[in-house]
Amino acid sequence: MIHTRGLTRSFRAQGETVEAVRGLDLDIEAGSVVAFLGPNGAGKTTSLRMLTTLLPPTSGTAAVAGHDVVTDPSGVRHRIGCLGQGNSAGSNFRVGDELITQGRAYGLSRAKSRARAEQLLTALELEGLAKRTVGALSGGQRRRLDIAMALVHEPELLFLDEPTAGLDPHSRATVWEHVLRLHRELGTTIVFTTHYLEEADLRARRVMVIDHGRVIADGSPEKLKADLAGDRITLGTADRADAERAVALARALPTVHEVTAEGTEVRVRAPHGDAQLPVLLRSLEAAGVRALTARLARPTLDDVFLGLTGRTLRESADAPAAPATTHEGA
Ligand SMILES: Nc1ncnc2c1ncn2[C@@H]1O[C@H](COP(=O)(O)OP(=O)(O)OP(=O)(O)O)[C@@H](O)[C@H]1O
Repeated sequence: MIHTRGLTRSFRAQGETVEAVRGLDLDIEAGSVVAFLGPNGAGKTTSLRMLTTLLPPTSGTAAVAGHDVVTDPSGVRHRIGCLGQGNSAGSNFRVGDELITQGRAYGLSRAKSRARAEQLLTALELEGLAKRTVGALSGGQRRRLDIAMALVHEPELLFLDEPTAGLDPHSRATVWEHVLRLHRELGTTIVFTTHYLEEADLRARRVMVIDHGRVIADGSPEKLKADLAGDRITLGTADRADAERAVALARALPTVHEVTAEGTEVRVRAPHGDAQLPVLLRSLEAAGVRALTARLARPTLDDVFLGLTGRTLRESADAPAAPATTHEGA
């Protein structure tokens, strides 16, 4: 569905060249749900803008839904839907009229535009709001209208740039419910950008971690976490001496790594921590070192990012704080 080779984009800004995207090689299959995850300025939006023909590449090639973004941009545009950051319908128009106008812009007949508008209002649970002006919608309703607008021409591929930015947890969940239903029922391929870790983790089947214009990791959230981060084991010991002995014992085990102690607490990182924890506890017991507490935590995509870059996504650059409600909100 998407194939790029060496896709690059640079900008000239204040006498300097900013390499926003550096040699992107992508192969995304039809029916995927893919997240571009990275901190502010990583190059996510620039990548999406090239794939959606809004921005010409500096070099490289990109074929989207079978059409070249440079030589056949209109072929691409007719097959994709696109939700940009903050773009929206005009605020003085009525919701239903906006959708009908959008259908007409895509060349649908008046009758077909009307029917499609009704269908989308129902699908995105906006039916009671058809006569309301766009400016009177809540943030979540407006985002759903944006999605409906992007779907008027029944695209096979939907690009969403920060689809839930600025929404409250409930609205974020509702937006995702609708997007993923489309994916399930129509097989629409979804490509979205986010800097919400939980959103990428929960919603995408494939996450491409982008940093400084390059893809630095690519895989399912589970695989990225298992391969690049590992589980975290935290042991509480009675005193510092026990903690130091526990550190030495943990370091002697073949599959654990990143063993550190802070006061009486010992932290260990290990793939398959659920299997490693009993091994570690037995080794401590055999040496007469008592663990008072033991905690196992699954890694997050932030641990993946930290492992790859030495920075956390949460702290990185000026990335906004992750929402307080994690799972419901993502
Ligand atoms: N029109 C432009 N002119 C100059 N520099 C630009 C332009 N657009 C983007 N950039 C720069 O390119 C880099 C990548 O920006 P981009 O918007 O793609 O990042 P992003 O990962 O989408 O970030 P965010 O999460 O903040 O949207 C940044 O350094 C940005 O300042």
